[in-house]
Amino acid sequence: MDLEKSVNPTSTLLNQCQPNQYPSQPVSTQPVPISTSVNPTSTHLNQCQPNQYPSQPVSTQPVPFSTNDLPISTSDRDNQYPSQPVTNSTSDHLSQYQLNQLCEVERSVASLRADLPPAVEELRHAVETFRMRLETTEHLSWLGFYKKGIGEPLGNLGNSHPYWKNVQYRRKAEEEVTTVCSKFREICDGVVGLDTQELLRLPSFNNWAWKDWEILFLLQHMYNDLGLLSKFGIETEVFRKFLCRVYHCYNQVPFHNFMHAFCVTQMMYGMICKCDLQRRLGDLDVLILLTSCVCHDLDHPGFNNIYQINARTELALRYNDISPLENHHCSVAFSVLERNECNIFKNVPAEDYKKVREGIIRCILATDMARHNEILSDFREIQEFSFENRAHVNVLFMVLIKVADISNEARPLDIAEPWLECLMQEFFNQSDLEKLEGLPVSPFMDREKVTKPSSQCSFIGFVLLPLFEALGTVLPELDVRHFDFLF
Ligand SMILES: Nc1nc2c(ncn2[C@@H]2O[C@H](COP(=O)(O)O)[C@@H](O)[C@H]2O)c(=O)[nH]1
Ligand SMILES: [Zn+2]
Repeated sequence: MDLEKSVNPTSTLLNQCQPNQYPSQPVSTQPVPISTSVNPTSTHLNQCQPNQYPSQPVSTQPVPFSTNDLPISTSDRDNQYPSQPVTNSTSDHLSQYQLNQLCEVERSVASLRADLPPAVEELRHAVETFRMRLETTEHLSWLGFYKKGIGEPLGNLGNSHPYWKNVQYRRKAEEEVTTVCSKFREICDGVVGLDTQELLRLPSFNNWAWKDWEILFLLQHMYNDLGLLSKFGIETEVFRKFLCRVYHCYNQVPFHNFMHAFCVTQMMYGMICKCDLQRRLGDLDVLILLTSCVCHDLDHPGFNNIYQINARTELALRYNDISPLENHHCSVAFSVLERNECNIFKNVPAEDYKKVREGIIRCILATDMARHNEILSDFREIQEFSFENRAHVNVLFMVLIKVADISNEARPLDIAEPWLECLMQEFFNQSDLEKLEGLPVSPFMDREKVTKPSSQCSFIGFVLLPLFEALGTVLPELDVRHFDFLF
């Protein structure tokens, strides 16, 4: 991220933090760097499709495999974003007589509209604005109106509950998972190309250029590259089944999807490599960190904890309003690992497994942003950090996964910007539903109130930078002032 770009410390947008989301006070008094991508007049906040990636990935990267091992045809790539269907022009369908009539009607409508009383004009404008906001049927489907039968619901609450209690968020269709996993199977014995191996260690890695089965392959590479499969007796087949199951358990939501989990893991992998964490922490800790990232948002429904609690969802009831989502992600992770065929830890000695489980739970639970201040303060309170001190390392783990989790803005703009679109889309989906249900609406999610600049000024200034700076004191290799290595 270019952290030195346009700074506007007098911005009035900086104080929009919400309780439970971002800290209410700036943790740092430094000037607030803002990415130059922010454009107050931007009208494209809503363009991200709910279950797809942005439509213009910039694929400038080399292909991932050595040339002997190119399983993906160019046509596959080209077909990902089909172009618009070509329709015939209106005049092909209408006779000249019909066209004349249509023009006549248009003219009379235009003249009628010119005479509209102001109140009616105002009403018309309101209707038009509302129509625009409704966007697409795809979007409407988010509000719980889409057809049933796409995957299993989270829990069976019965018909007596209002419809929103039964909202089935978008689980992946079985066929899609099968297709992606079999394509992964076709390439998984290959080797990741050297250029890609290098890129994979950098925050400038462009996730948008890769398909899901390639992403699975890249995840496999990271574990292999760190020697985790051989060091912990993880059978290749078990590992692949684990990855496919994880893929299956991420939902088709705009932001908290499988690609997000990959990006978080990739950022963690980059930090592990850059800071030589494998030597400083050990293999087991690296296994914990990487696996926590892979699993940290499993089965995320696309509606945050505030929603879960206010809507009294099954998750909130199950976890007594205490980090319901993070508890759920963690629980799903260990349910996946409970399946013998997916249990990548089955050859890990019991004593180490205990550490793995504790470590993963600690890391995943730390991603609840409501705990941001608590974790940051704990980290700052450490006087002289020591890798020998387990209490210190435990806090470091939480900070590391948090940094990886919120690090989109530390990536180049063409990668970060689409992520912001996705996040905003998820926020808007939630606030729309909250309005429908008569629940409190978080202003930072409200399409009527939030803008990209307001959101990012607060987030980068109050949340991201203070966290990155704190981590930089213990791992100077990551200090933002030395970020030139990144790009
Ligand atoms: N306004 C922004 N909020 C962001 C951004 N990146 C992350 N976030 C918020 O943090 C949490 C991260 O936790 P997760 O485990 O849920 O992924 C996320 O939900 C957002 O609320 C950002 O760039 N801008
Ligand atoms: Zn996350």
